[in-house]
Amino acid sequence: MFSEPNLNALFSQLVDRWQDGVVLLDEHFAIRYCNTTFQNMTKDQRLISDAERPTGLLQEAYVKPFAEQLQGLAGAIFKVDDPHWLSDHLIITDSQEVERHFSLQAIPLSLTAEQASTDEQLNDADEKSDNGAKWVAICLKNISALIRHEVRGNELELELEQNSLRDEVTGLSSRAYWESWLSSEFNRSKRYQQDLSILLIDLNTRQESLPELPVEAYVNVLADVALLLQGVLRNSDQAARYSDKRIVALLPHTNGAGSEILAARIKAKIEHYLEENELQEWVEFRMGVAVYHGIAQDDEDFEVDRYDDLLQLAEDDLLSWR
Ligand SMILES: Nc1nc2c(ncn2[C@@H]2O[C@H](COP(=O)(O)OP(=O)(O)OP(=O)(O)O)[C@@H](O)[C@H]2O)c(=O)[nH]1
Repeated sequence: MFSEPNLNALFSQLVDRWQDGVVLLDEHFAIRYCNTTFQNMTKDQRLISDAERPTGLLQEAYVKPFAEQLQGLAGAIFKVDDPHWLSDHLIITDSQEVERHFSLQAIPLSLTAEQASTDEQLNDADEKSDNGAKWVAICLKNISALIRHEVRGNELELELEQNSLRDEVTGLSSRAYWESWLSSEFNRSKRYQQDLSILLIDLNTRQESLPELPVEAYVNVLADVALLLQGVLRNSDQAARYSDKRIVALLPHTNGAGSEILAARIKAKIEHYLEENELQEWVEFRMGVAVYHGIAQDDEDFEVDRYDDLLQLAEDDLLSWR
């Protein structure tokens, strides 16, 4: 069967971003794979281990609203001959009455006999008999942080802040959206004891420069640096507008040595850009790096318990930048 890292890599290619949860369904809506993200959506809401994930039919394994919405989405994909991916918004209320919001993306997968025979991930006779069959991969992203609750009159309205997903100036993700990635990457890093780095870029206008850099010019600097950064980063890295004058990048599976190499490359590019455009007098550039090992290896690691501790480390590191 598929292994989780392989499947997550596949889906991150397909939907171009890391996801919190993954379910793979065949055309009978039987679960062919799911990761453990949905343990509290199983019918008995018990904690499950990696060894005993939900299996069988979707409707039998999961609570009704969750199963129905996934089945509706997968069914829509199976119905058409040449399906593209589909997306949906799912709201689940758990046993503690807490509402959680997910963005769903369903992607058709068809495994050809050729692919399957060269694919080491498919290794048992049952899977081989399914060669050529259509399956659907459903990826879920927890977007609860992006949902704003608004009371209008007596009605409780939920508004998905579409615009808050992306920053208009840089075209990068917004900080709120990025933090939902960081949160899930941090948990993954903790669970599997994998390295995770953060790189913070600060582009401040120099106070002493006269006249000051016009706002429009500064906005262009931010946009140019964002573009430049995206040209350097791997697809699996995620960059975002962190604040007015800061851009941040999340580097999964990247250790201290790797993040230093990358930081040096980005530094050279930004400095070259500022020099080429004669901007050094107006723009002061600094960088901060923070690394999490998933398991405490040094004193600094003991300070990191939550993902915002890691952000704090990156901010502290900015101060020591020369
Ligand atoms: N996350 C991340 N790490 C990088 C990137 N570029 C370099 N690194 C780190 O720096 C190390 C050395 O990078 P390279 O000299 O490009 O060698 P590489 O191992 O072929 O790097 P990749 O092709 O990006 O895997 C990598 O193993 C990473 O740890 C990047 O864009 N993103």
